[in-house]
Amino acid sequence: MGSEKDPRIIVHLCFLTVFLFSTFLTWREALVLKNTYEVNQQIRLTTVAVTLDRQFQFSLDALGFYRSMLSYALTSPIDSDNSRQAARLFDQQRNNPVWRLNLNTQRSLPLNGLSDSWIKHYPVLNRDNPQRLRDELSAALEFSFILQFSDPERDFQTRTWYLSRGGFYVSSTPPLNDNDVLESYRGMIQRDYFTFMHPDNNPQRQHYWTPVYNGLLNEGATVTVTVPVDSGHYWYGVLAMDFSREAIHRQLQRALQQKHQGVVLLYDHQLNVLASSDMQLGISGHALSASEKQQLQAALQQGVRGELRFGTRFVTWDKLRGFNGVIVNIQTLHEGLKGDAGRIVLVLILMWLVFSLILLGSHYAITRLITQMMRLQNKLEWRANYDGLTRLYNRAAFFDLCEHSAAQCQRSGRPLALIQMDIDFFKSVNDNYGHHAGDLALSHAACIITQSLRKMDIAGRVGGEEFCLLLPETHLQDAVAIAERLRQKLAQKELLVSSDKTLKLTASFGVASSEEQGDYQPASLQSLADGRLYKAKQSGRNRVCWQS
Ligand SMILES: Nc1nc2c(ncn2[C@@H]2O[C@H](COP(=O)(O)OP(=O)(O)OP(=O)(O)O)[C@@H](O)[C@H]2O)c(=O)[nH]1
Repeated sequence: MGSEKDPRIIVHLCFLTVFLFSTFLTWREALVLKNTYEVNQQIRLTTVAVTLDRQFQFSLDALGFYRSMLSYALTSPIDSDNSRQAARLFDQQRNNPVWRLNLNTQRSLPLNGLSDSWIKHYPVLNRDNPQRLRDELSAALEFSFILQFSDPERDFQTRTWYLSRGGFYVSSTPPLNDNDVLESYRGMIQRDYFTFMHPDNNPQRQHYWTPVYNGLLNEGATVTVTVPVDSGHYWYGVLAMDFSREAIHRQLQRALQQKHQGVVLLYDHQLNVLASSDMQLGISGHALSASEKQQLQAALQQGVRGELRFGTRFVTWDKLRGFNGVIVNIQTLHEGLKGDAGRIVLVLILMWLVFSLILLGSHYAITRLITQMMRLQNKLEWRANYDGLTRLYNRAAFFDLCEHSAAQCQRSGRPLALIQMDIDFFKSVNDNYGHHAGDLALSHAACIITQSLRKMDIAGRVGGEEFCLLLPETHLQDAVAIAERLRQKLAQKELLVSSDKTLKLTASFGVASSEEQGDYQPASLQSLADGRLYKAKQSGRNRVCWQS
């Protein structure tokens, strides 16, 4: 009859705790793996970046060497037969629209130039100082002598060239014809890699990397690095190196010897693709969208390497030092999961799923078992307290509850009444209509009692055909009136005991109250009421008796 806590709540809590704990552990483990994966990705990319960087650095070192060599030759010109011959040849040809200067005595590359009248159209070009021009021609020929040793098969750079403001240039890949000379020179002096080298634009005399552009004479995607050549505070021209996309791509593939996941791309500083491990994807530009590039650009301002997340794609990036660009690795979730860390995460999630399913199954089985046990317990409890036939309290439960209620009335000084009721000639009901009819009669009487009760009243079956009602806060006369109403209700109603038989029941009542003797004991009141019931029986039954 007590209201204990549902034991299933504890079970739910225990299972929830285990589930949350296992989820937390799995999540922690996955987090550690994720961090390991990210660090590994970064390390791998840095390795590629360092390899590629080294190649660019070799070229930049060579460029630095050529620049020093040219500056030195310009500062300390050699007055040799060769230089005199070069000056003579130049003077002979300088008015030709296109000229080429090549000394037979020297295994050098040709100087390719344009006429005096042509260069007059470009204020940045200058042939005004004859001595300076002679010294520069001599230095350029010396440079060309060294330049002829460059090997396009072996070198990373595809071409090295010197572009003079004196209206000529020399290149490791000499022009094929006069038109080439004109087109190349005119194109080169208009490019930013040349104009930026003007002391006004580049007072620090730094080197400059172009973004990817389409090389002159349909040479395809190229990047160029240039340095100014100065001597005696005079800007002579620029020294440059071209790198073709194919050459950079080859180097990237070499650097990627290690098995890599995802796409690795080399971007210039404007985030144009220079090379890609997947040329199809990389060059078509689908690797990163415009907004993703914006995010990458913002990240590049913050540091030299890092990582980004674009939806389900994980991106690591590393700025190159020898080249003004960034190397990027883009990995999809699918590719990530195919890696070592990804596979472990999958196994981990699978284990967590299996564990959770087992947990769910166990939870279901245990709660089911507890529910069944609770049902059984409730049944037993009910049986221990109630009468199965009338569904009223049995004798023991009735008196237990009465004790409690009587004590309350006594404490509050309110009256307590008790009605003892016994069905008249019940034996004859059994005898005449059978036990089943007797049972029906008992249920019928119990039903009438239940309908007449207030919430605080207690009714019980205390004997075979005997009922007892405890009425708290009720005066004797009120209890008598209640008993009278019960008597009349029972006597009026006909009970159908079989398809063709009905019977009318009557009952006798004995009523007692605490007001009479100031005794609140339910047993005493019942004994008093029982005596009055006996009196009612004696005096003809079907009546209520409240006096001894
Ligand atoms: N059908 C049925 N009969 C019961 C049950 N419990 C007790 N009885 C019967 O009730 C009858 C009680 O009879 P008695 O005590 O002689 O009294 P009575 O016939 O009602 O006569 P008065 O009380 O003097 O009016 C007995 O025959 C019991 O067998 C029950 O649960 N079901």
